[in-house]
Amino acid sequence: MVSIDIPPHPWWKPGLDLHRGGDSYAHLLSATRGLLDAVAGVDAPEAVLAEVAGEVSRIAGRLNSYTTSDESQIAGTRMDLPGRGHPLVVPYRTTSWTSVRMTAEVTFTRIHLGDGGAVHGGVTALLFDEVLGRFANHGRQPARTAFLHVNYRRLVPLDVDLDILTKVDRAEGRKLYITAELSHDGTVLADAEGLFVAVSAQ
Ligand SMILES: CCCCCCCC/C=C\CCCCCCCC(=O)SCCNC(=O)CCNC(=O)[C@H](O)C(C)(C)COP(=O)(O)OP(=O)(O)OC[C@H]1O[C@@H](n2cnc3c(N)ncnc32)[C@H](O)[C@@H]1OP(=O)(O)O
Repeated sequence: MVSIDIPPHPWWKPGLDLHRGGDSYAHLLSATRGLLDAVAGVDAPEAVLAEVAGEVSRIAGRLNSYTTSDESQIAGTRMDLPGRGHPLVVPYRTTSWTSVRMTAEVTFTRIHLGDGGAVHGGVTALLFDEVLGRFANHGRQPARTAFLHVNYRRLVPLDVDLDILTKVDRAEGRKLYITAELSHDGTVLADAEGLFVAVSAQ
């Protein structure tokens, strides 16, 4: 992954170590995403499913004994990893960042499949809220999504590298309007406009 100097998020604790968990957390995240893809695509005998369910429950129980506060969790703060290192966030990879323009790449996988071989529309909206929301916050005052308008222009494929372009459109007082496009080989598959309203720091 390209190393990019991303400005801090306003809700991070000062001095937060953004590499907590090191390579081991990166491997755990990658293995977890692999597990989700495997579950999403599985059709196995019940005995196999029962055995695997037991193993997964045992592993979850082991991690649960280390559950921490949301301010101290690793997930969401590993900017060096796809999707900020959060297992639920679509694993986009930031490729460039200025205060008004951000580019990223994303490859959807089996867990993101809706039907008809295409990505679920809610997952596309999740991706847009994430990239717009992140861009609305890092290096700025904290802000929340007031609205998110998504245009679904083409089916979004799995297992293909796609491009994301995010831009600040305009600022009006506390309101920041941000747009984004998801494209493949120059063809726009979906685009979005979001309004983000700055809020007081908590
Ligand atoms: C160690 C840490 C570990 C944690 C990991 C952290 C890692 C961090 C890294 C990266 C983070 C990136 C993550 C992405 C996050 C994505 C962002 C989200 O999903 S946020 C959640 C979804 N959104 C909500 O839940 C908002 C709920 N709504 C509200 O809170 C309020 O409604 C809010 C703040 C949006 C506005 O409320 P008001 O009271 O502050 O302001 P009012 O006066 O209502 O509006 C201000 C202006 O905005 C307009 N406005 C508000 N809502 C509007 C709307 N829906 N449509 C049009 N205009 C609207 C109004 O008309 C007004 O405009 P006029 O100033 O008069 O010109």
